[in-house]
Amino acid sequence: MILKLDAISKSYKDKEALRDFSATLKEGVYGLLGQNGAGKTTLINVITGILNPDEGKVFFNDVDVKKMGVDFVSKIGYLPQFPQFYKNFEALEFLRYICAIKDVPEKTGEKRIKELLEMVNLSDVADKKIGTFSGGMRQRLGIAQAMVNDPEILILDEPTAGLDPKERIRFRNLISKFSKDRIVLLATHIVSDVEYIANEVILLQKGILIKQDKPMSLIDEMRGKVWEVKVDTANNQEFLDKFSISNIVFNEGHYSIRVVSEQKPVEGASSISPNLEDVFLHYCETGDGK
Ligand SMILES: Nc1ncnc2c1ncn2[C@@H]1O[C@H](COP(=O)(O)OP(=O)(O)OP(=O)(O)O)[C@@H](O)[C@H]1O
Repeated sequence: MILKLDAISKSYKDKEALRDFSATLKEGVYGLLGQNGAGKTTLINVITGILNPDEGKVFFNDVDVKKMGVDFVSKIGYLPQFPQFYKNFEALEFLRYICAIKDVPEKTGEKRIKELLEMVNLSDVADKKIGTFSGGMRQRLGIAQAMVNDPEILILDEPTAGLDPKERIRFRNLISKFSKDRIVLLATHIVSDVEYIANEVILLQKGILIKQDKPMSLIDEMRGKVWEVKVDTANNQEFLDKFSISNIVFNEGHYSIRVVSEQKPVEGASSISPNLEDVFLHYCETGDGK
């Protein structure tokens, strides 16, 4: 299974959201990482056919998806960034409705709905109206509806918005299991969402593909570029402004500042092991797309 994004460009009037974006996705989990405005949602909208690109094409197994039409759409499961629900629907009713829209046979659908409600921990509230759900519960229902047709390609835009830490772990496990023999694309600006589950990370900055690689390879490239600096006060604005800071921790009377820098930032800084957060900061920190 191959999803090929070939030289995609898209602008909104004079705002360029994607420029000559190319990537090839095979079975596995892909983390699409970029800051707010980097172009993640635009890319997803192009893949799902919601938006037409100005340039470029999307191919599934070497066939132009525009030529596949509904055949391609039926292979996709999609959670938008801001999913809308009918508040008067009960969760179960809503999932049945999505099954009907997606042409899932009734028997298959009922089985799938039951499994998914279990997986997203909503079985107990299946007969409750969505209007009474918390943000996290709605998000989990959104994840379930995206998977109801057992899609070959699952695309989730900011999937963990509103989920508590326990639910995030549950979500990761669900995706890890689901991704076998499927393409899963997770768009987020939260690095920890994809750190442990992505086979590959796609870094997007201002509509341009910066990197596509395995998380470990990206982390390895950062060796020697991440430093720990201990200072008595973190109010050293000049220092904070001058360097890319990935974390500040107060510990035993001093601040430990995690700095991403090609060179040793100050005398006394010690080199430490990089992580994916550092990678993101290094490549994407100025990527607000504005
Ligand atoms: N309908 C639109 N009209 C004009 N500009 C738009 C439109 N949609 C998006 N943009 C702009 O295009 C750029 C990319 O936006 P996009 O929503 O794809 O980014 P994103 O990475 O998904 O951001 P976020 O994480 O905030 O959702 C941004 O600068 C955004 O302001």
